[in-house]
Amino acid sequence: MSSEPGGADADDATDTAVDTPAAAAEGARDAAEHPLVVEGLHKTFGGITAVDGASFSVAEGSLTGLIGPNGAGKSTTFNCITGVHTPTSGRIRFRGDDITGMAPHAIAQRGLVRTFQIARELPEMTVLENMMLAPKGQAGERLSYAVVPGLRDRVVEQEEELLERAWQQLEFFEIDHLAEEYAGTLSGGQRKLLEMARALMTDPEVVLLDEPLAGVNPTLEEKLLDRIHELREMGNTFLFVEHDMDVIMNNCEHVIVMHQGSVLAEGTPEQVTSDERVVEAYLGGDV
Ligand SMILES: Nc1ncnc2c1ncn2[C@@H]1O[C@H](COP(=O)(O)OP(=O)(O)OP(=O)(O)O)[C@@H](O)[C@H]1O
Repeated sequence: MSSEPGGADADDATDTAVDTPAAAAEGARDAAEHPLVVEGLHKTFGGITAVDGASFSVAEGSLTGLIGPNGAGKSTTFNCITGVHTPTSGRIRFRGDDITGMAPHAIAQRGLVRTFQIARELPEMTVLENMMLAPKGQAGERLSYAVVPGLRDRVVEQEEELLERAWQQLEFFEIDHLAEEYAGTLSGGQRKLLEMARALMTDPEVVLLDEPLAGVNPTLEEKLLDRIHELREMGNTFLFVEHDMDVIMNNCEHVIVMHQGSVLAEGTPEQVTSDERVVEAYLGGDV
């Protein structure tokens, strides 16, 4: 699927309008309980409507599944949330702030990230180098050593902190022994672990996972799911697209079902899989 080259600048996003102190208090409570809220999201590509009024929210500390038949609009929704696409209309709120149309890096800096597949050129770099590429906004990227006293020390300090964090993440995902290997030589499952480890370099609050288990063998799948549950216990929130219904049933407490660009049903895994509309949407398939 092709992507637009990034959303609008952060400054272009509209501020959340709050009419009364009571509304502000309500909004703050909602934002605390549901860090991510999608309201009436639409996205069209020429004559094609990919997302058609999708609305849902993701509860704090949850592992929420986003499912739906092929072409339901899941990836486009992810791309709108993370700023890869600018929505045609609708609102996306993160922690109560309107982030609609913000650039991907601005959204990531706020603590909302998605895992990215290792791009074509990155297999030529080592696992550790891939990890070090992830964080943005370091001192050395914006300023010159010559004009700012002490900047070199600050940059060195930041690099050391990043390196330490990179090793911590590699150890957490049990791929530290692969640090010096080229990313291109990793197995599909190891690559998925690296993608997760890399996404977590920026210490995000909410992580969007797009089929994190695709092509992963059962042993690594278990390891990856264990890590996701551990991170969740430490306070992270996850929204994940997954085609494997067993994974959804066994791991998510809340499931959102998309169909033809909007939300068809949501609830516990048991509720959605026994919903006739959901079964019909999958054409009587194996939900
Ligand atoms: N860049 C694009 N240009 C044109 N049409 C697009 C684009 N991206 C998505 N679409 C169309 O929008 C619809 C929704 O696609 P999307 O990839 O979001 O669905 P999905 O639920 O993620 O599907 P899958 O499970 O197969 O990955 C599809 O009809 C798709 O062909």
